[in-house]
Amino acid sequence: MAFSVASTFLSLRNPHRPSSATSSFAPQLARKFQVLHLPLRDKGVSLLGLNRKRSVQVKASMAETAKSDKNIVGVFEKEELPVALAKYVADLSDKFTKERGSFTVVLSGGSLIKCLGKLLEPPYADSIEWSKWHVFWVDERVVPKDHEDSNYKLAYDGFLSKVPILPGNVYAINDALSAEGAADDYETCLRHLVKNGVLAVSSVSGFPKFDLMLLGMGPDGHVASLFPGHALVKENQKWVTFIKDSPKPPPERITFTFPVINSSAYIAMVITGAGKADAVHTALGDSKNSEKLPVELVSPEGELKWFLDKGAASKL
Ligand SMILES: O=C(O)[C@H](O)[C@@H](O)[C@H](O)[C@H](O)COP(=O)(O)O
Repeated sequence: MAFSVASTFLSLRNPHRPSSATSSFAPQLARKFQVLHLPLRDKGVSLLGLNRKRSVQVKASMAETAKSDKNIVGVFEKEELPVALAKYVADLSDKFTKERGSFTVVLSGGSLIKCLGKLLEPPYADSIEWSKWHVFWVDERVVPKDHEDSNYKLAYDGFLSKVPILPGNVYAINDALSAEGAADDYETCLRHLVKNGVLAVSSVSGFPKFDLMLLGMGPDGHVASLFPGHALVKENQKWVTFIKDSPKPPPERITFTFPVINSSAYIAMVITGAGKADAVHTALGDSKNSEKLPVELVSPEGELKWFLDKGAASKL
């Protein structure tokens, strides 16, 4: 295989006790939207003490868009979001390792990695079946893996090096290749994993179906390396593509395409900071914009949940 597998062995860090997992959300937001609790047991939703009648309506069809289902798990204090996210990820890890014997998880860059920090602590550090995890990136900067801009390095230093995920199950890009070559190579890797049965395929779209994608969003509404107004947003054939003129540096990146993103079984949009408030408002508010932001095109076959902090939700 040409694709590159991160060759590191991973050990458990000395964990601290988790803080209590109470989520808080702005009351006005609670009234306006369905603020949802973790929905893994029945794939419907349970509501955090709000309007129960409306909660039935929120048992939304799997294909509903973010705008119409507004599946906001909570609007959290900064330190509380990682607690809720850890539970969400751990429950899904449990579900998929039991059901399929593996758990395919897609990471992005940015602050997401820090938000995963609670998974490094009890009870998760010891209870998660890390050896069943297969880790991918929704996008990656085309830089060496030890470069400060590398999403792999960010995840490795902050998360992957601290849990016993098998090195062969960590799918970094081949950083010896050009952007185009690395994208082709990554797609080849995914096709190989589909053949092996590690990676599922959507019976609806024919594209690979990851168990969980953990997505961040930029202040401009970009997700992965799919930027507003860029032609790549419309790519509908390739699984993985490349960009050489990213408006956010570094310019060369590879990225999953929307058909892959939207074939996911579960997507968690993890968005923090007041700088995202406008884009969050566009995506989840009542305004109607003519050209959709990339974040508004996230509409998975499966379940989409929003984890927001107070800053990100401040314009809702
Ligand atoms: O490759 C990138 O440029 C980043 O990975 C980017 O896509 C990031 O995921 C979002 O900008 C959210 O980042 P923050 O959560 O740090 O704001």
